[in-house]
Amino acid sequence: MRQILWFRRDLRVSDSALLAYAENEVLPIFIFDKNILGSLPKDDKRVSFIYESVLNLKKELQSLGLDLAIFYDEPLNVFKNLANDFDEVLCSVDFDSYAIKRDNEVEKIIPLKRFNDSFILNPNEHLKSDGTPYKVFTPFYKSLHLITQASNIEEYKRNENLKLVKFDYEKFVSLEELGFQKQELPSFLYKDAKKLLKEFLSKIDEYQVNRDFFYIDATSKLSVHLRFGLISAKEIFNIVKRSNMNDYEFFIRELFWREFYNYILFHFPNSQKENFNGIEIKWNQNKEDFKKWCEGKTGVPIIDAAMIHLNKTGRMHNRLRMIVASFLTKNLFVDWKKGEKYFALKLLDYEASSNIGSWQWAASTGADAAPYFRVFNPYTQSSKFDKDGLFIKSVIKELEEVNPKLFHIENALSSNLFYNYPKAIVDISLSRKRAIENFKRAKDENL
Ligand SMILES: Cc1cc2nc3c(=O)[nH]c(=O)nc-3n(C[C@H](O)[C@H](O)[C@H](O)COP(=O)(O)OP(=O)(O)OC[C@H]3O[C@@H](n4cnc5c(N)ncnc54)[C@H](O)[C@@H]3O)c2cc1C
Repeated sequence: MRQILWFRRDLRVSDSALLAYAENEVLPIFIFDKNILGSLPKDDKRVSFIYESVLNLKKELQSLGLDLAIFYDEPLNVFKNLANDFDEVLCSVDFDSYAIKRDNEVEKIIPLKRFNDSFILNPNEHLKSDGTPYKVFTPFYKSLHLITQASNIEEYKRNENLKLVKFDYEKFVSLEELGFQKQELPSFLYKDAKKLLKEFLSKIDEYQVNRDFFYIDATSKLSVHLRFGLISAKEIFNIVKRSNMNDYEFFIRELFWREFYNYILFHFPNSQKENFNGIEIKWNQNKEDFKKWCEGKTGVPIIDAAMIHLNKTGRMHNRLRMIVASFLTKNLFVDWKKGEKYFALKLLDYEASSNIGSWQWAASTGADAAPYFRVFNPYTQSSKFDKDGLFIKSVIKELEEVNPKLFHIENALSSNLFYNYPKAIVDISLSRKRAIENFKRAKDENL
């Protein structure tokens, strides 16, 4: 049996389905997919991160007596060339719409075995007693208590008897040859995922209390590592459970929000393009409003700081994501799909299922979404979670000397002659009212 082990978003050797199910002679490969890379800007930070991670994976495989062949091509071309010499391809299942289409086409060339390796749950399972999928998080989570309350979830064990197929493993493609410039990444991304988790464990007891304060480093920062499979969700679960910390329940629950959104997208693939709850909304089509939101020029300090920070670093704290998403969909009344697309372009941890699910949540159109009358007031949010303006000042240097109280009062900065800050592009109270009326009408029409 000669198998190709196609690493994609599972760039690790521990808890690896591919290394567990491989049987005998193997060719481990990674493909820099021309179809995906072609549409990304040259300075995409994620490509720098993936590139480094692939080189690390190669080293890890070499230390096990294996190796990694790296291709820069369209997957179909790669498999057309390899198909005659191999029996099958093993890979981890990917629920992205592009990935589903790509894998179906590859399957016409060579048998493809997919394993559930990127998520804890197989979304095909865990249905309600009537056989339909859950749509609300809490009952879904409760139904999983045998898993969530377990002290360990079994990990994949590596087959240690694999033989490496002879191949040109030395062929090297540089980041520049892929068409990208090396980007500086946030320092935590250079850390090993397990080290990052170890650091987080020392503060997991305060996670529930501190996780909303975006100037505190209180969360795990594991989403990017999880996205590209440098650590599996199962491994995180097991390490957390093995730790001697008391207060991990809330964190485990968050890990299962990732599972929930993957489950929702799997069962309701149309939610990628349509409002999950079926309501029809006549969104504001004003391009200028959306542009100002993207650029961080709305005149609302917390929104501007969050968006400028995203544009510069590819990162945004969860609470800030909720605030800017509420502002875009409720106050500016712009379609969540535009925000979702923009985040997809910018976020280092972009994950289609979590991003789509969370945007639909914020826009009150999704599964288990925020009620439509819940509209975050960005000024209240910044006074609550960034009282001293530490985050805002760290991003917008021109505001360093400003009395932080001014950040939390509508238009206080623009009406102050000392500061050259734009007036807010929207009135918070009026826009809130408009959103609630429009959502109510859309809901009534859908009844
Ligand atoms: C509008 C919006 C868009 C989002 N887009 C993404 C996205 O593209 N990719 C992404 O991974 N997360 C997304 N999230 C969820 C969340 O913001 C990030 O997972 C979190 O900020 C990552 O930081 P962390 O790893 O320190 O999280 P922690 O707080 O340490 O949580 C641990 C892990 O649990 C998972 N998790 C936590 N909260 C959520 C959540 N609300 N939904 C789904 N999973 C969660 C993540 O995998 C995270 O790494 C989005 C949230 C919002 C409101």
